[in-house]
Amino acid sequence: MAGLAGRFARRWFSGLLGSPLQVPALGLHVRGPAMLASQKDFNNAVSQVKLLKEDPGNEVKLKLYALYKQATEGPCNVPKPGMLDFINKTKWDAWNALGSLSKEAARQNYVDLVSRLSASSESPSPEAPAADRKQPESDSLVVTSEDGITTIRLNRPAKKNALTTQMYHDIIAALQAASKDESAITVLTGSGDYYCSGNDLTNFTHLPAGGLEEMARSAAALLRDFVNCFIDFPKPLVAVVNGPAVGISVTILGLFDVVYATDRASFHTPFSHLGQSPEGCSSYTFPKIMGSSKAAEMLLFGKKLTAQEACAQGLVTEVFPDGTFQKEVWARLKAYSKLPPNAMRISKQIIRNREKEKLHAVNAEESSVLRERWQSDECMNAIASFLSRKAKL
Ligand SMILES: CCCCC/C=C/C(=O)SCCNC(=O)CCNC(=O)[C@H](O)C(C)(C)COP(=O)(O)OP(=O)(O)OC[C@H]1O[C@@H](n2cnc3c(N)ncnc32)[C@H](O)[C@@H]1OP(=O)(O)O
Repeated sequence: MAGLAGRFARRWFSGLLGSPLQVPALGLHVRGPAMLASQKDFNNAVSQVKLLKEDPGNEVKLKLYALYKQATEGPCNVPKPGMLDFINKTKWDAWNALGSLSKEAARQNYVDLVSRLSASSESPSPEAPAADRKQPESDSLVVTSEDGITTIRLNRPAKKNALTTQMYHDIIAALQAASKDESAITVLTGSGDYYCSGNDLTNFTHLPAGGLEEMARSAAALLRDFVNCFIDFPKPLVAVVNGPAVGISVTILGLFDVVYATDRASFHTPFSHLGQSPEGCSSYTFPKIMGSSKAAEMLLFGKKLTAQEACAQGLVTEVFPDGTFQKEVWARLKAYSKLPPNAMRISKQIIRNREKEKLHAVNAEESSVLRERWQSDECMNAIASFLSRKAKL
């Protein structure tokens, strides 16, 4: 019976990667923000699925099927198959679960999912031990693994740990490696007196040959990839906020499982001051965490929160006196890292999985809006002011 069921399931799920996903050109009408995946990106992703070296598993194939249907036909509006039609009912359920997700967001999510699958099927070893870990390209990021904890440390204290383009790439690589290594917990922290002063504003001064438009396009793509890694990170992710935090280092905290902060920390998202708009899924996570009016005060008016305020509003898990911060936090993390790792992973999945599709859609939209913002006069003027030392937060 099990053999029959297995064959049945295999036949059906191989069908998922069959005809509907292999339609090469669908002649869809492309609408929505320019940043979302184009029809061409989508068609490429559809072709790429066929080239995957590893079977992604039935759950993922079902997700691909649902996103494909949503992207090409829109929300599910066909009658629900009968109870005994197991195969079509499961497919229908997966499609229907996407609700009113737009065709454009579904197309983007499909492209993102295929790109993650392609990347992971190309990675050399599923369980890369710490010693084999590819070290970051620059000293601005230090990655270590000890006592069941992988620590990713921002290490540019003279620049308040501002994030360069290379650091975004290195953090993505470090998270990908940490998701497969033997550690139970992953930590992000900073060196020196700051946790992180956000995006390095000089990133905007390195204009590529394609000019401002190309710079904004590639920054938006990098931002989306960066935030996707946090959305998908499978193990407990802890922020050890050792000092003030600004911009993107604050917004992504909504994607962490636990946030410990020194009482010297502050949390500042000055997007309007910079002519920019929220990222890191904060337009969704912050209102959920702290309520819409507190979130608006931070994200629209740039209100800076103290560590105690951030804790009262649910963004921070616990605040520690600066004098004992490191000792207390690391002792606690070492104890947590001894807990059964699979149980922690599975519990995280239960807590986070039902939100993932939504978070990917929010990330795509925020990146798309920022792509436009970065080309605006408001943003250019704010950055020019900072660089000419006229403005500081
Ligand atoms: C591709 C993905 C994009 C994602 C989108 C992300 C958006 C964001 O993160 S928005 C937030 C951007 N961050 C800022 O606007 C902060 C700018 N920095 C400041 O306002 C201040 O530096 C400070 C309040 C963070 C610290 O002030 P202070 O304690 O007085 O220290 P200094 O200003 O003297 O800083 C020392 C040194 O570091 C440089 N620096 C600090 N932060 C940044 C930064 N974000 N970008 C570039 N450079 C930064 C600062 O210029 C000083 O450099 P030197 O003068 O060469 O010593």
